[in-house]
Formats: sequence, structure tokens, C-alpha cells
Amino acid sequence: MAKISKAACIGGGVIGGAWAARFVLAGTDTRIFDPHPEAQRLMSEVMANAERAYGMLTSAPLPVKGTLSFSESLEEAVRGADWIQESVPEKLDLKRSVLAQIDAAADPKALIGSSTSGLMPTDLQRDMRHPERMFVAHPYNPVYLLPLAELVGGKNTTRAVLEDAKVKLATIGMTGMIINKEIEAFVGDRLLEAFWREALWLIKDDICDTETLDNVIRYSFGLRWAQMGLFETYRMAGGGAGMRDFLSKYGPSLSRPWTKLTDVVDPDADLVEKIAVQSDAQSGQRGIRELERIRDQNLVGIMQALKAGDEGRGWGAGKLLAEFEAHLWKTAPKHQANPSNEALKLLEVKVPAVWIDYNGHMTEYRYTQCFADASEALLQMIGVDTDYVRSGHSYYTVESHVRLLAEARLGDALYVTAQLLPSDGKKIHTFMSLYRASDDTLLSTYEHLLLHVSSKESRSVPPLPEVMGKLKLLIEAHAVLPAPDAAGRSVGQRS
Ligand SMILES: NC(=O)C1=CN([C@@H]2O[C@H](COP(=O)(O)OP(=O)(O)OC[C@H]3O[C@@H](n4cnc5c(N)ncnc54)[C@H](O)[C@@H]3O)[C@@H](O)[C@H]2O)C=CC1
Ligand SMILES: C[N+](C)(C)CC(=O)CC(=O)[O-]
Repeated sequence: MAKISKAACIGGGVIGGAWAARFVLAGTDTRIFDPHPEAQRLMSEVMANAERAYGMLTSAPLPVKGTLSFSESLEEAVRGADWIQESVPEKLDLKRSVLAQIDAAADPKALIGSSTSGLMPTDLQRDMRHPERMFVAHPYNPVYLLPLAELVGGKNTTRAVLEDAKVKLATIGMTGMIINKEIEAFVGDRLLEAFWREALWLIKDDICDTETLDNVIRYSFGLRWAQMGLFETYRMAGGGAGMRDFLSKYGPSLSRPWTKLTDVVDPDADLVEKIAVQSDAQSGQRGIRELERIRDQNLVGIMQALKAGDEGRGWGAGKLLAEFEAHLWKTAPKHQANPSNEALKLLEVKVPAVWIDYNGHMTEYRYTQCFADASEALLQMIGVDTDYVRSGHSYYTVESHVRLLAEARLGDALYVTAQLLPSDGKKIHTFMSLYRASDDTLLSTYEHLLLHVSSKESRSVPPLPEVMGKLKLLIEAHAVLPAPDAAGRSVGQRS
């Protein structure tokens, strides 16, 4: 898959900064041009939150971070970049002139995306010499976590450019949704704008306050919308007859006065003050960065839950996350299954806040997670990857024994080593150790037995020859290592 090798972000505010974080965390060297005097400080805050979120999001091997630098000029920033993302304020004249400057300085083949929330790409590309490679790539806040970019071409954009953009976005964990026709505000902001107008009326007319309105969303259809959209949800609401029944049952309400949508509310000083006071009472006790961290942690939890959806096949944004993880495993530098007679170092992690429990240390199941992630790395190393599993073969855990020996604390850097014990390859028998990196203290051990299966036939079978070959080399190399003292221990036995 063609990855983005160098990115440039023109405008590094809320959206440009979060684009930059997504590029850097996907391994892409990124330059920012933003004349704001505090641009670097603001970016470092966004980056810290983004890194914290990625630490929780996935245990797949993220690539080595790309470099992040600030340029003195737009021209310097775009030099050599193959993806340039414009995220300056939403003013047509400003965007047009910035895009014309980008166009003049960039490689003629570089893709140029605009983050505009609603301006038409045909209007934006008017002054460009190479408008065919310019399109709207409209993201959602926070860009480093929410995976959608609406891709909208203008009159001069080629379809091939939109297709190319879609492929490249997949390499940074995003889905590029190509929108058929150019329209102001595209699809997402059309819907959000309708919602926003209605919400403003509800506050202005004293029907409810901001907190009540937000609660109505998050305890009901907000939960639904993270996993199914409007049409799939309403299909079920129609009962057995599906959408036809739903439309005939609820069609008449369209002619009732259920909305004030087409009357635009006047955001006059009184309304602004009313909303600001209510919003301060609702959320003012927390700073914006703190709210962002809460939001990010919740989004990570939702995406991880969706990854397990549809009987483990993944659903919506969770399925996309699973696909991105498969891509990360595929493109990660391969740990060679080399026959060295040393324990394998399989995982390095830092303990994030969500791993800490009410006792103030890493909670029990996160130890097991470290070992499970290390086992995954071992399997990838011997060739048990997504393609191998899709072909109908896999290893299943049949037994494990974990010992908790010392506490891991917030922020500790940890690593896992594994020794392969003698086995026939149809079984893999490992003894793993979890250490604190700062002083090599042994925190936990894990003895693990895996069985190779044909998932189609639901029975154990030997692994395919290429996997067996790599595995045998490792088992033979580790045969010279002394057996770990605690191997074969049963629970409760003194060592
Ligand atoms: N904030 C949001 O939730 C979303 C915003 N967008 C769109 O993203 C774009 C940027 O919006 P935000 O990041 O929210 O605004 P922002 O105000 O946070 O950031 C804009 C940045 O552009 C910089 N800037 C101004 N003139 C510039 C120039 N000539 N060259 C380089 N940088 C320049 C500013 O210093 C500022 O840091 C807008 O088009 C907006 O509609 C899209 C999706 C969501
Ligand atoms: C408020 N906004 C129109 C800039 C929002 C967006 O464009 C998308 C989002 O993140 O909600």
C-alpha cells in the first residue's frame, strides 16, 4: 500500500495539529507552517494527548514515530511533501490564496487536501495551476482518533486522485469516504448543522438547558450512533417489515411541526451568554485538555469494544481499527525468528493511566494482556499473521499460569522476554517474564501452552511447513537454555 512518506500541515491549530499528530504517529515525517506565536506549545499539548490515546488504543507495533518540525515559511514546509493538508481558518479568500501558494511551491504530483468544513472544492481550487490534485479531506475532531475523512472533489479534481487519497489514508488508519457530488458542508456537517440549529432553538426557547440536551444524546441515540447509523438503526425500529414499515409508520410526522430547522436561530448576545453560562455550569470545572483526555479515553474504549463486535469480526470503526492493526503487523520491521540461544525480547510498553486500579498499581488483567500481546508478537514472528489465520490455521491457548511478583506503577517502562520450552510445534510451550526496564526487576512470569488448530475442521493439526520451520529453529536454539525454576509449578506451591 502506498504510504505517505512526507506530510505538510499548513495551519496547525485544533485540526491541523491533530492531523500532524496522526501523521507522526503513523511514522510520517511532518512539517507544520503556522505563524501563530504559540503554535509549538499548542502542538506539544496536542501531541501529548494523542500519544496518550495511542498508548491505550492498540498493542500492535506502531511504527517509529515520524519527525515533527516547524517551518519558517509555507514554501519550506511543503517542499518534498507528498501529502499537504491545509487547515487554515474557514474563510474562502484566505484558503484560496493559501492553496494557490501551496500549489505553486509543491511538487506537482503532491496530493493537496483541505480540511474545510463546508466550502466547495471547485471554489477553493479556482486559482491553482494544478487543481486536479486538490480535494476536500474533511476530518472530524479529534483527527488522531476519529478515522473518517470525507473526500470531495471539485470540477477539476481527477477521480484517480480521490482513489489515491483513499488508499493513502488507509495507511494512517483512516477511511476516506468519497462523496459523489460536491455540495456545501458535504454529508457529515449537513447532518450536524441540522442538529445544531435544532439544539440552539431548544436552548433559546427554554425547553431545556445544555446539560439536559447533552444527557438526552449520550444516554440514548448517541450510544447507538457510534455503531450503526441512522438508516440501519431505523430499519430495526420498523419491526419485521423493516424500512418500508418504518417509513409508513413515521412518514406522517414529517409534516408535523417537529422541527424549527429551516428557521435560522439568531445567535445574538443574549443567546451566546445564555449558552456560555449553562455550559460553564455544566463543564467549566474541567479544563479543555482534561476534557479532551476524558473524550479520548472514552473513544478508545468504544473503538476497542467495536473491534470485538459482530462475533469478533469487528464492526464499524472497530473493524477499521482491526484492519489498521493488521496493516501495522504486516509493515512492522520483522523480528527475525533467528536461532539465537537467548530469550526473545517481544514487547516494550509504558504503563498508561487506564491500566492502574484502585490500589494504585497496574491491575491484574493488564499483566496477562502484556503476555498475550507478547504471544501475538511471537506468533507474528513465526508467520502466524492475518493471512495465515484467514487461510484457516491458528494457535489457540489451552493453558496458562501467571505469577504476580512485584508491582508495576503508572508510567513504568516494561518489557517481556520469552523462552521456548521443548515441544513438537503442534504445541508451543513458552515461559515468559515481564520486567521493569529501569532496573530489570522481574514483575511477573507466565507459562503458556498453545495448540495449533485447523479452525475450519475444529481440530488440532500440525502447523504448515513454513511456520513449523521457523518454530523448530527457535525451539532448538532455546534447548540449550536452563529450564526456568518456576516452569511447571502448580498454583500455591512454594518455590
Ligand atoms: N475545529 C473543528 O472541529 C473542525 C474544523 N475543521 C476545519 O479545519 C480548518 C481549521 O480549523 P481549526 O483548526 O478549528 O481552526 P484553528 O483556529 O484552531 O486553527 C487555524 C490555524 O491556522 C493558522 N493560520 C492562519 N492563517 C494561516 C496561514 N496563512 N498559513 C498557515 N497557518 C495559518 C492559525 O494561526 C491557526 O493556528 C477550518 O477550515 C475548519 O472549518 C474541520 C473539521 C473539524
Ligand atoms: C464545527 N465544525 C463544523 C467545524 C465541525 C466539523 O467540521 C466536524 C466535526 O468535527 O464535528
